[in-house]
Amino acid sequence: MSLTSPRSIPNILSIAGTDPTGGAGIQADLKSFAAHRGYGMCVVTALVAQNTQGVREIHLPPVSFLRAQLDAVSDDVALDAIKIGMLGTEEIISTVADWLDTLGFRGELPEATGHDDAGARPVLVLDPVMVATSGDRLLDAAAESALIAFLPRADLITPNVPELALLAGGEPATEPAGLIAQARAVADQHQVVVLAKGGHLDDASAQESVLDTLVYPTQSGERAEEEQFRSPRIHTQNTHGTGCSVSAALAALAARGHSWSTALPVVKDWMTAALQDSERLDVGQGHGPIQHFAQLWR
Ligand SMILES: Nc1ncnc2c1ncn2[C@@H]1O[C@H](COP(=O)(O)OP(=O)(O)O)[C@@H](O)[C@H]1O
Ligand SMILES: Cc1ncc(COP(=O)(O)O)c(N)n1
Repeated sequence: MSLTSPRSIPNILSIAGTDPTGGAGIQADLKSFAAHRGYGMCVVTALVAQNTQGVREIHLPPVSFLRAQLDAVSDDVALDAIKIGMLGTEEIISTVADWLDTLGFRGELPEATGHDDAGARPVLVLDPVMVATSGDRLLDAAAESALIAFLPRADLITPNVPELALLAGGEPATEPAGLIAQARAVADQHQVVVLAKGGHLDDASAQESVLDTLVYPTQSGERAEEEQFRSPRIHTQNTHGTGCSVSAALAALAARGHSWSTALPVVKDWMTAALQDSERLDVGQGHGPIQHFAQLWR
């Protein structure tokens, strides 16, 4: 997958909720875009009163205002990539879906591995945010089926272990084989590339390393394709916003012409450094943020 005419600095939009402590959501996405040499923009879906310890309150601006923000960006700026995070409610999901359709996205895509047929429409990465690291819900239970119906619009989805279980309709996986089987089911059913993130796995194989697997949807007559990427597990509490940051980084690298397969090792090396260097930050008393600029400030 590549854009037809990549700008030297790509324009990348995050559509997500906020984290006033700067570690997750929109704030993490913007840092992640910058760390990967993209011009970051953002449209807020939800204002979240949260910190490194948990979520206190969520304020949802009217969806007419969400649409006004989306139109203000797309009426003026050519987008190379979009990263979607917290959507929150069914109403927000359908507002974003309607806006995407004006950009040339359709609910069903004939080709799922890279959309070479889709001309210059932006690459779309969806992080199906449902529950924060703290355990607080960020998506209404009633909106889960709307989120599942939204999946085929994305080029890549990046669920963690509990999110993938919900999308696949099963129990959370406890080892890689179970996780990959669920990702295969979701990829084939919705014809979307799935990055199955293994950060939450706790089996013997997950003690010293973290496994992330790219699972490509099976086209009729084609062999199933999966690619596994391991990186060292960093033993730290500072994992607030890792999922947001990884999906944003992948959107930025895709906008610069990377395939998922070439982007993911770059992103994992960057995440390893960002988790290691998080110890230099002194932000909050719970799950602290990662250090997005570890490599830049070295
Ligand atoms: N302790 C860790 N050490 C190294 N990489 C990690 C660690 N925790 C998470 N990651 C990486 O961060 C990303 C997000 O992981 P995960 O925890 O599975 O999702 P989420 O943050 O959405 O809950 C993945 O690419 C994963 O490999
Ligand atoms: C607004 C917002 N979006 C997403 C997350 C999930 O964060 P994590 O990457 O730690 O699961 C969050 N805590 N807040």
